[in-house]
Amino acid sequence: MPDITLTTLLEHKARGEKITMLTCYDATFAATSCAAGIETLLVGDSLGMVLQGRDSTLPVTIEDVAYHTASVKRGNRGALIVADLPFMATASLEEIYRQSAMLMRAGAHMVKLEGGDWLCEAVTGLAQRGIPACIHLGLTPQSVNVFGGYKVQGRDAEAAARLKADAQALEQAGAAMLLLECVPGSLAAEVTAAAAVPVIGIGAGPDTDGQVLVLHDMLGMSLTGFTPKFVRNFMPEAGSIEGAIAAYADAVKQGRFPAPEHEFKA
Ligand SMILES: Nc1nc(=O)c2c([nH]1)NC[C@@H]1CN(c3ccc(C(=O)N[C@@H](CCC(=O)O)C(=O)O)cc3)CN21
Ligand SMILES: CC(C)C(=O)C(=O)O
Ligand SMILES: [Mg+2]
Repeated sequence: MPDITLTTLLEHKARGEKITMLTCYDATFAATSCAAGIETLLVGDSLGMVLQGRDSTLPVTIEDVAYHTASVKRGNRGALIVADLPFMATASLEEIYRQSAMLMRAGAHMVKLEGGDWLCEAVTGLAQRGIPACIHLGLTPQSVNVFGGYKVQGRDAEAAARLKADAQALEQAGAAMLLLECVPGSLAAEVTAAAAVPVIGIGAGPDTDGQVLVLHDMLGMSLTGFTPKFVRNFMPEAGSIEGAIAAYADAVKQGRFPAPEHEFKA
């Protein structure tokens, strides 16, 4: 078991102590991030974009995520490792179980799935089989072609109500954690207040229980030149990679990141 467990994260939530999460794809960054105070490492399918140079996360395979999860595990020094199920892993319950098992065997402590209340049966089944699940709601990048772009979600009253109902149903089904991406800060605050499980945000304002960013983004590295509004580059003030990651962890813990300019309004 890692030093940071679901129990630690629940204690953080109860105390109002912010949870730090950062994406991670290899052993050296895992060790460096742990030394810099990152509590949860996300082996994100964003690896398709930042490591492989693809224009979406859709081409990423379970073999890709498992390979990077195994690398992160070797460098990990006590963080909780969460790994993304890739595009179409949710094609069936059998696929979800098979691919989740691959990630857990590679060293993940929790798997993350993009979706809504239609994942309730999977979430319950995973928990029964020993696999905690984090559900990614809001802007789910694997659905970029359905959304017609990377757009803020949950802006109108109907979409906000649906997201709140999804969060509640998934928690009821046994979800261990929720992650909200690119939703209005007010909606994220409501979901977080109503949830008993930790809620992590990215582009979801300051009121979630924790924050995540893509590693390359917070180091100021971009393949395309475009950086989403919710990103802050921590390199200029820190001057070193470990310093930048420590500055990010500290800013999250102190509630100094995200700031109002990183937040979307309804
Ligand atoms: N490097 C990287 N960082 C990420 O955060 C990230 C990835 N890659 N790949 C997968 C998804 C894609 N993400 C994105 C990409 C673009 C926007 C974006 O263009 N956001 C607009 C908001 C548009 C609106 O107002 O609806 C912005 O202004 O930031 C957001 C999230 C987040 N994820
Ligand atoms: C941006 C985070 C939440 C993610 O899912 C990823 O890195 O793949
Ligand atoms: Mg992802």
